[in-house]
Amino acid sequence: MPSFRAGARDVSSGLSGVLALLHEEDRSRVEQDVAQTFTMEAPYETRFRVRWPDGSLHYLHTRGKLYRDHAGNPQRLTGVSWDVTEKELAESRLREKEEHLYFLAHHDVLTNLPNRRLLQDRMQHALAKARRSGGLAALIYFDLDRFKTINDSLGHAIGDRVLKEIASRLARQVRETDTVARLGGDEFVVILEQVEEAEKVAGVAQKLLLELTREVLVEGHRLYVTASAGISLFPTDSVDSESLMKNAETAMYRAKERGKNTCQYFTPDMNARARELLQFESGLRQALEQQQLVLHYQPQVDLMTGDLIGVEALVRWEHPERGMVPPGDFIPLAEETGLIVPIGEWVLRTACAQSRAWRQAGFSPVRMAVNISPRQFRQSDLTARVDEILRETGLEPGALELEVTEGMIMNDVEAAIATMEELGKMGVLLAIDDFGTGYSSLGYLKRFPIAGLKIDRSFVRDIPGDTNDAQIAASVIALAHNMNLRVVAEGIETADQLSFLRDKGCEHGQGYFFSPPCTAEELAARFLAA
Ligand SMILES: Nc1nc2c(ncn2[C@@H]2O[C@@H]3COP(=O)(O)O[C@H]4[C@@H](O)[C@H](n5cnc6c(=O)[nH]c(N)nc65)O[C@@H]4COP(=O)(O)O[C@H]3[C@H]2O)c(=O)[nH]1
Repeated sequence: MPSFRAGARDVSSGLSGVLALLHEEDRSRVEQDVAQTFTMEAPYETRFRVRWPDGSLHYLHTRGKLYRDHAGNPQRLTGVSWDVTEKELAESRLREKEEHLYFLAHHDVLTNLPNRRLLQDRMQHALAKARRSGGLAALIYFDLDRFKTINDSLGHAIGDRVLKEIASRLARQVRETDTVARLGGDEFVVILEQVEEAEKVAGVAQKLLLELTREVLVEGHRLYVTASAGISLFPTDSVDSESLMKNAETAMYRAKERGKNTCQYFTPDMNARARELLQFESGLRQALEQQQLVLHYQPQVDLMTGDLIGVEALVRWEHPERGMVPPGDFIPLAEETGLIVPIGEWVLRTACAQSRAWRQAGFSPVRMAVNISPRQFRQSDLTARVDEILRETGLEPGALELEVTEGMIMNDVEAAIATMEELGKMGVLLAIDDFGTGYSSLGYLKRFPIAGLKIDRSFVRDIPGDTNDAQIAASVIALAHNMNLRVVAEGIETADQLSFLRDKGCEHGQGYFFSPPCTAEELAARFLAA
């Protein structure tokens, strides 16, 4: 561990020894840091690179202090340096992995364009900006016409080359502030920010359509591609990103019906969905009172032994006319309207009571996982409510695992950590759901008092065939293990997926391969051991 201590007179020579080895890029910063010690009373602390005489590069962390005599003249500058090379390299490897993982998770591998996930984020930003400025924003949804013919007749490799060309043509034609994303397949979306007049959007769409129709030359084939485009406008057609996308897609289908290679604005009569939604909302209010909500439970198993280690509670709505409504169809609406708070509380109480009932019936205890929604997570009395429900139902806190998503945490990291710490102190377990889809910095992950991560179903679906997803799943497992977190893979449907995950050391999983979510009675009969 190199160190230097120097008297006032040989300060310059002691320092110059170190300075002689300093990496050029760090020199002026270090000199400034040291010089500041002479002008300010505070000790200095700095980190820099040096090249040892044997040519190796090292990182030093130095802390130093200036001593003055009674008259205030500098007397001694002492400093101690630590070699922090290992730590620095480990941190930079982690940062690189983090950036690589982020890129993979937010871009389409074929075209390098933002994928659906990043598109959603960009849309939120564009809408927030338009909201603040009172301006317009537009979404153009493109779908290539008869693209399947190219794929089927010339093969996927050529199809891919065409998609890449289309992607770069679209990206070249829009402003830097606009976004071009690939939704997958032959669908692309363009977000136009700072739109001056609604009428001008069709002009942009036409220009893009024209650009796409230019001949594409691939391996000697002269190909002609056309597309259909649907336009929806913020705030004219809708104020939320999800319905803007739906509207643009609806308009795109109308453009296809009208004969392809054309664009179409969304109009309200295109769907009667709005009216339907209102009815749905009042129905959902009644659902709680009239006990139309039920919980299904999906087994979580140990991938090595096949043993049941937990269950995830998933809510369903037994609608009097529509039959069983999946949560994806009503949870977003419940979240928007605030109904999620009483619904979430009902779910938690019912799941805890069920878990306790199984124990009382003599079944071996298994962990109960319950989803917490963003709005629930932000409730200031969440911990108190959880505590009350645990007391009421008599379930021990360590038997309950709350699943939160990355997005919920990253919204306000400090507040989220405080809430998670309170829950952790009570003994409740926490897991991050849908991991990989959000923006968790892996650095932050260390600060979260969590027990495990769940790899999102979207990364499991195409493994082991999709190398991109396989790489993401493997990296998430390795990183989680580095941080002593256990991993649950979601959506395992095939033996190939299972063996890939098992090979990578993933300890737990759930999915149709083991069982779909089932009723409490079915679960007890099929999985619980007395
Ligand atoms: N394709 C496929 N799907 C599989 C497989 N295995 C499980 N699934 C489905 O994946 C979803 C897993 O739940 P999630 O990621 O927490 O995603 C949940 C969760 O975000 C939300 N949700 C469900 N119940 C609740 C709840 O009580 N409260 C809150 N806040 N959200 C809930 O709704 C989402 C969807 O729930 P479900 O429709 O029940 O869908 C469930 C489950 O049925 C598989 O092998 N293949």
